Amino acid sequence: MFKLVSTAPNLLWSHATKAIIPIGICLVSAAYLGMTVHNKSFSTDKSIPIASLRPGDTTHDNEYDEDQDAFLERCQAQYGEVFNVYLMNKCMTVVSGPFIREVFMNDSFNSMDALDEMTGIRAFILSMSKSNHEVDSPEIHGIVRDNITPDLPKYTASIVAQLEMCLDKEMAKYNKSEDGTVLVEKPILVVEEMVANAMANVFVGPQIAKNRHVLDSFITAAIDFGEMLGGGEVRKKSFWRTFLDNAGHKVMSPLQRHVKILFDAATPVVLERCRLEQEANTEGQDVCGHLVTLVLASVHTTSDTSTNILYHLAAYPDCIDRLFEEQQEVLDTIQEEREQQRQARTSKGEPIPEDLNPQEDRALSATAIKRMVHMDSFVREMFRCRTDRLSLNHRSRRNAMLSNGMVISKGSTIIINMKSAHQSPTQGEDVGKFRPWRFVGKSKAATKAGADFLPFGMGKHACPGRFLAIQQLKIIGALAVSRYSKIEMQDPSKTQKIIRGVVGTPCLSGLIFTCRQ
Ligand code: HEM
Repeated sequence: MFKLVSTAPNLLWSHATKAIIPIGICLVSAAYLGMTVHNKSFSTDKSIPIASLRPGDTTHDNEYDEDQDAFLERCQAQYGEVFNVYLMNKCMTVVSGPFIREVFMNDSFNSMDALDEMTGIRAFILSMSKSNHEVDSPEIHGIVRDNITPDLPKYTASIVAQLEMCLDKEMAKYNKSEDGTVLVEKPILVVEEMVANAMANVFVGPQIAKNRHVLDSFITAAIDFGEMLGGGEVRKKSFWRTFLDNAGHKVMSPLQRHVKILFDAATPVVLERCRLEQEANTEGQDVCGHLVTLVLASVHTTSDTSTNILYHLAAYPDCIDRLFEEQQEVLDTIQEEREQQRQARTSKGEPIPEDLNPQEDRALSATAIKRMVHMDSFVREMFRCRTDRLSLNHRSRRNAMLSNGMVISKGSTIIINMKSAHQSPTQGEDVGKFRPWRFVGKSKAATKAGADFLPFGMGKHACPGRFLAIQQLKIIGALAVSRYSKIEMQDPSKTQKIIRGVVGTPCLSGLIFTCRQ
């Protein structure tokens, strides 16, 4: 069915919080009032403690935003692993440590329900598909799992070629100064172009990926989507705003424009491939709908994280040399191995097959990328340090009990304490610090999702695109260290803010690249 794929090689405050707190009850303290109103939506289990509010605060948002780590440390010390907070216009139960796994492994808790409640995302996704309106459709997950991930080694050469070609083309637009440095004020623009091209080649094949409208659609779909969902306010949208937006999305989805662009570009190709006009018209539209959903899940997340790799290379300059050395060592070894294979064939009088072409000896092959264990550790450590401290909300579809006996009642929301997962003592020493080689020599690949590594979720809904994403991140890192001997922040005062910023943080500094001689 998914022919196009299978044939192709932070945040503003919502003022609603204030609005829903009844005006005029000024005899009651704001803190007490806050908790009384919010309690209505907490899980009905009264044994779950509610985190206290600071004097003068009506929600936990201020305390959380000021210092996420300190807030969570205080709550965990006072209340243990499971406690209630009022954050982002929601009453939520924070689940930490050993109980995190129970949330991901229990079908009673659903992350899509929670995301939909906050953003109305489901109405968007359903509006893009003509035929399949199943709420829990596993179709898109299956498309990535069955059509992309198993064939990743086959796509690698074309992904590397696209990333390399776009990096050179985009960097050539900037002036090189006499000392060999290049200032790029918005590195995300370079990376977006690279990732969109690489993703388009995988998702729709080289023919359609050449279409500029399609590429622009890949880059802007996530921006359109974010803006429609309320821009930077997504996380803190009020109940009424979400309700009205959801109603609007059902009748009018701006993402239809992206479906149409893809449909127009893809139809001739689909027709040629299917030789059935009827099939192209019905299935083709749905394929494009699925594609836009995939684009939303993949391009911005991967571009943003890839850009952050460049920022991390600037923040930890010694890593560039080690990563470059590793790359040379890996390529030297592969070159030697291939030479030995050629000699063995020659000595037996056998022909040298095309895939042992000496010109490909130093290519960034899937094998070479897999062997770059320092790059893999660097990427995993960046994810470990960078995630929002509370994230991955789940909504409870029925009353569900955790192993400590606490009941998360139907309709209530859980939020995962990522700090407790990513900074637990099991992560090794200096858990609060970026230690790039933390995972070298351990069986902890960057693609390995689990209760100790949650940027891609875990369990049956864990991101199926993480294998493609990590491969692209490692290739972009490898290309950066092979082309540039130094990457510096244009504004070093922003370093900590940038590397700690979560996905979607605006660009706070340019980068200065020093080309290798
Ligand atoms: C750095 C890049 C990426 C990050 C950080 C990321 C993160 C995530 C997260 C946190 C989830 C939710 C998991 C859960 O609910 O437990 C998810 C789901 C998903 N992602 Fe990714 N993702 C990335 C790239 C991609 C790519 C490249 C693709 C496609 C090729 C993709 C496709 C999907 C799909 C289809 C789902 C829905 C899975 C389901 O509900 O069963 N993602 N991703």
